[in-house]
Amino acid sequence: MNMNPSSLKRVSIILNPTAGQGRLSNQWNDVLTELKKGYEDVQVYETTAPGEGASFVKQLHQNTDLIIAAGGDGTVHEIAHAVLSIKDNPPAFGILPGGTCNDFSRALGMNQNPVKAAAQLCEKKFQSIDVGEFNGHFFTNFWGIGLITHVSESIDPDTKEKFGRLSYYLSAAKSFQTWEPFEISIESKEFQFHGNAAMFLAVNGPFTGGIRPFFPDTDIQDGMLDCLLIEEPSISFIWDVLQNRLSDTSREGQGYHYFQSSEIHIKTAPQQLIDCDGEREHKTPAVVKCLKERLNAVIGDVSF
Ligand SMILES: Nc1ncnc2c1ncn2[C@@H]1O[C@H](COP(=O)(O)OP(=O)(O)OP(=O)(O)O)[C@@H](O)[C@H]1O
Repeated sequence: MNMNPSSLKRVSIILNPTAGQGRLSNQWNDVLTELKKGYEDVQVYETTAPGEGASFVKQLHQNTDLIIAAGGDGTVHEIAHAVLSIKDNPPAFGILPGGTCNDFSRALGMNQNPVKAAAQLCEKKFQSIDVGEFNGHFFTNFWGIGLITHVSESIDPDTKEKFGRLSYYLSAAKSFQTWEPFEISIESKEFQFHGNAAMFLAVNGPFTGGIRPFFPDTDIQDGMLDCLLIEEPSISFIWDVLQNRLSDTSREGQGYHYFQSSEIHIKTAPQQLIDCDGEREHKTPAVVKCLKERLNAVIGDVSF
């Protein structure tokens, strides 16, 4: 989408002050000073509870040109979902990273230093990017069932506070020892499968838990989700991941399958809890789709 950057004057920042143990608060004055160099009118709305960010978007979207989600991946999911739900003339979307992993801000090339990210937002580089959708709900970064939900559910808040991103890997190691298979049916133009699995992931952005090796080749403008089905988590799978092998050249390995698709129909037995950008509210079955270039976002220029 082409947007005239000079027409962008009114900015609304929706700030989750609790994200990343208040990481953004320490540098907030500098962040605002930086943003005011690029935008005439900068308003800040602080949330006091989950869900309030989405309410702010509903109230203010007609009077703002750009909505910035300031916080971690949960905040980004909530605000992006609310912006994507606006049918007529939605404002543009941007991110000030303030959480632990900030996966989608990395996908957009945003600097992880919030003051430098504010400077990037002032450069007003826009791109229409893909988002995911399932059963009428939007997601920006990933959709998953199986092992991934156990990993995020069993992260201990104290460990997360002390070790940050490392807590995801500690939890993953624990979940790898206790996983349970479920029956899955996958139907798509590119790939079909019926059998037992440990995990299914469909991603838009390349980062999961702050690291890239699962999906090194994803593109947030190709109209495709990158999908990984793990039948059984094996040492050889982990080895392939660590060596960045899940790329164009190696799409099948021992116990896993990798494919790209724009629409995937998924049924499971028993029903599985869905983890979508870290939110866990819905269950299978689901039709997961990629909506090509659906969100007008400010992007940065950092390659991770
Ligand atoms: N003022 C608030 N108090 C408590 N929770 C809030 C508040 N504002 C927003 N939330 C909710 O907090 C949840 C977590 O936010 P977020 O993911 O941004 O932070 P985080 O968990 O610290 O970061 P990360 O996910 O990167 O570790 C979101 O689902 C959001 O809706």
